[in-house]
Amino acid sequence: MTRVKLCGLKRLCDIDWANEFRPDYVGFVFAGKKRRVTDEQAAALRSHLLSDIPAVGVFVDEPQEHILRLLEAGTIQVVQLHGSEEEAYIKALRQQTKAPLIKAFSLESEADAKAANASSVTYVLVDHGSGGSGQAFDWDLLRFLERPYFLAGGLSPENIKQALAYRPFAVDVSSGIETNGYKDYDKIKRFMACLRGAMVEEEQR
Ligand SMILES: O=C(O)c1ccccc1NCC(=O)[C@H](O)[C@H](O)COP(=O)(O)O
Repeated sequence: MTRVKLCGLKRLCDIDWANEFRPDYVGFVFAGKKRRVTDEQAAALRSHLLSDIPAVGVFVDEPQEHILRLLEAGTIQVVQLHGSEEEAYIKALRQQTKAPLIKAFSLESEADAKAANASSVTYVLVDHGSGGSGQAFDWDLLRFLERPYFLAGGLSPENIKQALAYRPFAVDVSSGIETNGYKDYDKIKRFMACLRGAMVEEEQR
């Protein structure tokens, strides 16, 4: 069964909606401007979130001490590296935590897929160039991936069925469930309904 991550949650009502629709992961973004949360905001969101939904911290070239502090505090349970973190960075982080590590790769060529295949992280996430842009990439490149992956970038109720046909480990959505920069209850509801409907169809194939 394909997992789902709702990313970029930043208000308590976003967490209420996550608790209602029960995704497999939620994402708190500690980067950029649009969706960035402070450590204090993220801690408050985590304490409002159902205990069995892991919170993924999304970081861009972040000092590791900060990531480790958030893990130790229980604010996040999974780490998503969305910058230009190299293998040495990943290995150093791995030595300090057993938390699952996700590394985002911008998939623009077969060479990018090869780099993703070689990464030592727990999961790779494949996305359009910059995170949270709402843009999809050429999914034909997914055929070069040889490991479970999170599929991100421009997912929406309209294309989620087509996305599932590629059998990703998980799908990751942010922009497609927003209106004017904020998460939208009706869009989350529709996305989850389309996803779960398409999953049933996919399993029956
Ligand atoms: O969401 C951000 O603002 C962000 C900033 C910097 C790095 C990553 C960021 N987001 C990552 C995600 O939200 C997801 O992993 C994914 O890229 C969702 O993309 P989309 O559905 O296209 O918004």
